[in-house]
Amino acid sequence: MNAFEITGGIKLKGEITPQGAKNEALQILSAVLLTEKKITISNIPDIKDVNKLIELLGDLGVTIERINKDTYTFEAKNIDLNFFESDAFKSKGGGLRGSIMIVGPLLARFGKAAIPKPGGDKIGRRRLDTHFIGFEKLGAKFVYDNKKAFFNVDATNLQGAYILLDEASVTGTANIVMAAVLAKGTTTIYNAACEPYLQQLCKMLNRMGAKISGIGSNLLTIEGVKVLGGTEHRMLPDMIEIGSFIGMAAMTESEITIKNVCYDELGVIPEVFKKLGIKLERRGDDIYVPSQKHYEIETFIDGSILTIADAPWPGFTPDLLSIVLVVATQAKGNVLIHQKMFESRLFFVDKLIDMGAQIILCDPHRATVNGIDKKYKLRGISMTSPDIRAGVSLLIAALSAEGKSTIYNIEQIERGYQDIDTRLRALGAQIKRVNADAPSH
Ligand SMILES: CC(=O)N[C@H]1[C@@H](OP(=O)(O)OP(=O)(O)OC[C@H]2O[C@@H](n3ccc(=O)[nH]c3=O)[C@H](O)[C@@H]2O)O[C@H](CO)[C@@H](O)[C@@H]1O
Ligand SMILES: C=C(OP(=O)(O)O)C(=O)O
Repeated sequence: MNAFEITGGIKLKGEITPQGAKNEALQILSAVLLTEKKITISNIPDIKDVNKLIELLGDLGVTIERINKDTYTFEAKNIDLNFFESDAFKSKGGGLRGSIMIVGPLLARFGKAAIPKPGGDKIGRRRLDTHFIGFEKLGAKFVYDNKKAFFNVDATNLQGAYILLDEASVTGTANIVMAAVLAKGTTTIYNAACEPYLQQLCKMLNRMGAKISGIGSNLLTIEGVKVLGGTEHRMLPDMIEIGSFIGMAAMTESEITIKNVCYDELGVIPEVFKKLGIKLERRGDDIYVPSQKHYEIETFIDGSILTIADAPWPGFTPDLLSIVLVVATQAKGNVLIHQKMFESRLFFVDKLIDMGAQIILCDPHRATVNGIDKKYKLRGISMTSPDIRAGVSLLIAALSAEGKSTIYNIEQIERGYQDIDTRLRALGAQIKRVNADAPSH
């Protein structure tokens, strides 16, 4: 297993370009199964989760060609549905969260699909009801084999329907949209998630010949079509990486320009960092973060303590709350971090407390951060990365801390951040990859 050794307290400087969006990539790659025609996808991030899904598509029979570092073509002409029965499918399909999104397209095109219970971060309960209730509404039948932790779904003829989602699930909406585009008649999805990932997916499907309206809203109308064709698609820059870099710049007092961010697609993300007092400027399509020693958290208008909470889009994404939390530890002022969606995503604060941060974990969903205004630096420690975003938050804490830190289990970080050590070294960070397992206690 690999670990990062970081010598902290060094100011970084320079330009960094965000990778393509991980969560968009997982949707877009699944959508190649909807057509036998060629699809060209660019700005694909070279990260573990995405590479696992590409490998899974190859195992299913998709012809894949790598054109250059971030561009591939896919042709799903000869799909091998027997692969569902193999042990390889059981282990690979369960290896990431995003694999669940092959179900909708396979169901739409071949009338059947299967998937082992998908993986992803252990950040609380991650139910899939929205996905399967949606498929049922379209006329599919599903069986969950509890012993094998395996879902089987069948439908000879999907029929458009009105579907009111029980929650605005991101991957659930994507899955149902991909099933509905080839269903007979009209499907209406209300309480749909509308993250940029989904907007991108729907735009790509329309370019393939689908008829989806309401893109960007929580009411999608889909007129089923008989067949979809090929297209080209380019992934947006990863908004979670962009937010992570803003936080990193503030914590390490660094002057950083984040290049080509597609600013108009970032929603409230820049505003939330500004509420922490962080200065940042839009320069063309870049974000410039000046070196800043102090930043002060705003209060609400009535003077009460600011709350930063997650919500489905256009609310603030839960995937950036851990970053906001770590950045607040060095701000002036207090903030309540309220992670409404996931109940186990804030437990990593015990590591920040070990580093000297002042945080009270009120309950599994809420943490109060007492920002110390850089009165002292966090101190480097050894720690294990529990999930992808906590992992990057700990990395940011380590870069700002005094002394040496070791982060174990960096596979978690590398699920979603491409060549992160190399890219940070280019900004001047002292970060080394070593072969080491977390010590057992
Ligand atoms: C591969 C992928 O794309 N993963 C993302 C996707 O996961 P994923 O699609 O798995 O997440 P969901 O949107 O289904 O739900 C996330 C969690 O929030 C809860 N929930 C959801 C909607 C809602 O209105 N109320 C509510 O409480 C769900 O019960 C669940 O616990 O979306 C999450 C929420 O943005 C992100 O954290 C993940 O990075
Ligand atoms: C939770 C995340 O990913 P996944 O849904 O793949 O576990 C994330 O990207 O922050």
